Parts: sequence; structure tokens; C-alpha cells
Amino acid sequence: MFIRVQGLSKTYGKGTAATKALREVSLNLDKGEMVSITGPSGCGKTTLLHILAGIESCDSGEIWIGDAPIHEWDDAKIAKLRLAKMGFVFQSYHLVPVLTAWENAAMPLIAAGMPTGKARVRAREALSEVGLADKENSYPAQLSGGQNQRVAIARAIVARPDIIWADEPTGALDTDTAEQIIGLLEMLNRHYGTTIAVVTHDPGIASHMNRTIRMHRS
Ligand SMILES: Nc1ncnc2c1ncn2[C@@H]1O[C@H](COP(=O)(O)OP(=O)(O)OP(=O)(O)O)[C@@H](O)[C@H]1O
Repeated sequence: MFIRVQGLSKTYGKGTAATKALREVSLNLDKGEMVSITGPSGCGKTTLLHILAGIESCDSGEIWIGDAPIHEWDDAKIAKLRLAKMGFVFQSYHLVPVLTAWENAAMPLIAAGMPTGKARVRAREALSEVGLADKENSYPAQLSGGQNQRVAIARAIVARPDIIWADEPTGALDTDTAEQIIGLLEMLNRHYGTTIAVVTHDPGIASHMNRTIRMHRS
């Protein structure tokens, strides 16, 4: 098993304001699997993805990424693993508006200490893989929603991650563009064996995946 999650729980807030976001969630992902994560609004899908990506902490439970028990790790160690092995794609792209497409795509490499020249070459390659070689100097405001999501995917794949976490990556896109974005994720999965988990409300998107993990309200 490549990723193993056991008994994961998370509560936001305290006392009467407490919201139980995850209650004893367990799941396994095999290396190279492409899965969708579905479930009703508020059941904890985004919380789960953020915890698996090390963006948020959990209250209890275990998360194993390969041999690494990341539930035992501190933030700095998890951040390093995230930069090296994970990419994240958000519904609203989360691109930096004052940076060009290549600068946005290069961010994980520059954050990891790669010299700018080398990072630029790698960012161009990633942009070319998502079909945006000719837009490397465009700013997010000059690109369409689908093109911005491609830049976000270029940023997610630029460090050749083992895993891509995608939270409603097509939620802001029309059906045709959404299909193209999912096609792109499928290509990355096939070509590089990248493990991909996609949170989605859309059964059409979920049907492209190897498997669906359904969550229930806790
Ligand atoms: N930062 C936060 N502070 C307090 N409560 C939060 C926070 N983030 C999420 N929650 C609560 O935790 C629960 C799970 O939220 P989460 O966003 O993970 O659900 P979701 O399944 O992704 O929902 P949706 O499909 O609507 O995006 C919800 O009740 C939500 O209100």
C-alpha cells in the first residue's frame, strides 16, 4: 500500500463551537492509482486532502506515505516531503497574479532552492506538457479559467511528484474544459504513474477514475 490512512480524526474549534470535520477516517491508495473522493458538502473532503498534503494537522490517527509515518513528523519535515513528492491543484487555481505562467509553474522548484535559470527550463517543460508552451510569459489575468488551471497543473507536476492532490479541480470550469483537465490528469497518471486523488461532486468526472472513495457526514 502506498498511502495508508488509519483512524484519522479532526475537530475544528472547541466547546460549543466545535465542528467534527473527520471521524475515524481510514483509506488506502495504491501507487499509481487514480481515485475520486466524493461525498456530501461538509463531510470533510477538503479537510482530508489538506491533512494528507500536510497543509493542516490532524488530532489523531496515522498517515503513512510509503514508509514515512508523517503523523509523527513536524511541519518543517512534512513541508520538505510535500515540495519533493506532492503537487496540489485547487478549484480556484491559487496562482500568484503578479507572476507569469512560467514563474507560477516554477514556484515549487524555487522554494526548494533550485537556481532560477534551471527552474525556468523545468517550468517551460511542464507548461509544454499541459499544452501552454506559448503562454509562458502571460499573467493569470490574461488567461482563461481552463488555461489557468493548466498553469496550476504545471506547477503541481514541475517537481515530478509521486502524488497529486486535486480539490474540485474542475469546479469552476465548463464541461468541455473540465473534461480536458481530467484528460490531462489521466495522461499524467498513465505516463508517469503519478498517484492522483481528485475530490469532486461530479459523477462524470468520478467515472474517469479507477475507483471512488465515498465519504459520509461524520
Ligand atoms: N477552518 C475551519 N474552521 C472551522 N470549521 C471548518 C474549517 N474548515 C472546515 N470546517 C468545517 O469542517 C467540516 C468539513 O469541511 P470540508 O470543507 O472539509 O468539507 P467538504 O466535504 O470539502 O465540503 P464541500 O464539498 O462543501 O467543499 C464542515 O462542517 C466545515 O464547516
